[in-house]
Amino acid sequence: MDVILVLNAGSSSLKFQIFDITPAGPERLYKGQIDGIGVHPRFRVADRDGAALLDQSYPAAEIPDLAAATGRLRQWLVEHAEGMTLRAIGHRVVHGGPDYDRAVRIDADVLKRLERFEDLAPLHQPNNLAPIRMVMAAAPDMAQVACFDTAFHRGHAPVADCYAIPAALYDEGVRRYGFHGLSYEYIANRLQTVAPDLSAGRIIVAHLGSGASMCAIRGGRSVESTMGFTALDGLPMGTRPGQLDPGVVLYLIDQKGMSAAEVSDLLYKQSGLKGLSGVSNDMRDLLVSTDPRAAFAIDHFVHRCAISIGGLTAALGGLDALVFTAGIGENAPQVRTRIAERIGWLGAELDAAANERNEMVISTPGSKLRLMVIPTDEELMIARQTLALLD
Ligand SMILES: Nc1ncnc2c1ncn2[C@@H]1O[C@H](COP(=O)(O)OP(=O)(O)O)[C@@H](O)[C@H]1O
Ligand SMILES: CC(=O)OP(=O)(O)O
Ligand SMILES: [Mg+2]
Repeated sequence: MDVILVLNAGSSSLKFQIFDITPAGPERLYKGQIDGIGVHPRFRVADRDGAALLDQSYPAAEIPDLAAATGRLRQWLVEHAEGMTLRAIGHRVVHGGPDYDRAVRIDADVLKRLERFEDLAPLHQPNNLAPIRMVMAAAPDMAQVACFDTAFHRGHAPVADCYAIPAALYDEGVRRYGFHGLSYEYIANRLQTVAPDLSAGRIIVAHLGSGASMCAIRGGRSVESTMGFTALDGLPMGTRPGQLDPGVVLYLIDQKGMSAAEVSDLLYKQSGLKGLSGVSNDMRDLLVSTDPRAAFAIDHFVHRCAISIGGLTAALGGLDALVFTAGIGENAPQVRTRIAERIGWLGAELDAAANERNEMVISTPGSKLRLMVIPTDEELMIARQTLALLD
């Protein structure tokens, strides 16, 4: 059987899927993830029907980082490769820079270009590129495709794409790229099937996971994102602060004498829910914690989400639907309730029972704003883009 392997390294998880290549497109055979990396790692794999093949938890020290997770996954793949002929590997690559507005077949030159963005996405890009390099060395003829978080946003208008800093910096690539684009493109496509009446509508998709952002979509295209040059901007995240006055960075350097590496560590690994709560970067831990700092971190997260929805609504000139997705968005009704309460002024009316059950539509029939939950599938998006580039 000819298959495509898809790898998606996020900031707290390594996800993968294996797809059968059929005339109708990629069809899922296996879906799995190692999540809670470094906190409470759990390795799960399900077959095409969703039946669990593996569900194992590990002590944090056993899978402390993405590299360790990649090693575990590799071992599982080697043990389960029988009967499958690997035709291609599709990789999530978080940063495509200004060059790529779509997926690309990887060769040595492409890899070199993508390495230039490692410093701009230190939680992701090195983990995205490491398996590419590994496969290139072991099987140089294997087709590998890079699918970008940034590509879906490349059509932003120049006014949305720039910072108000000297224009020469824009020309050298200092732009508001936006991320989570594979997720947003999947949701935009999915909406055509499950809510065709919204296809021309004004939609905010809230991708709330370990990394979190929101995207304003009009007519199926991204027009704004809360993320920018790097995946630090916008909403507070597991370990990243989200929007931050750059004066804070200057203060850390000038007044506290911190080096660039120390500031980077603070912004990428010690901030966000983790930094604010001192409890955990994982929303699940905060929701069950009795520590008031955990509750405060959630309050802040909800507050910033509400403000971003206001800003993106202005960018869209109104709002027809808000779609929740990713780890928190799909699984935390409490957080959705809190956000929905904050946007009552936009006409949002939550159906509490539907919300509790994680149903697809979680607003009341009379709600002016439609509230939805749609599980994302970045790996399917990657598989489609990969298949499209095979001979
Ligand atoms: N049942 C749940 N309730 C609340 N939060 C959850 C739940 N399941 C997952 N999450 C949150 O989702 C996050 C992971 O989201 P995910 O989209 O998989 O992240 P990433 O791809 O960035 O690694 C976890 O850190 C956790 O905070
Ligand atoms: C870009 C980003 O933050 O991705 P993730 O949410 O998977 O960490
Ligand atoms: Mg993710």
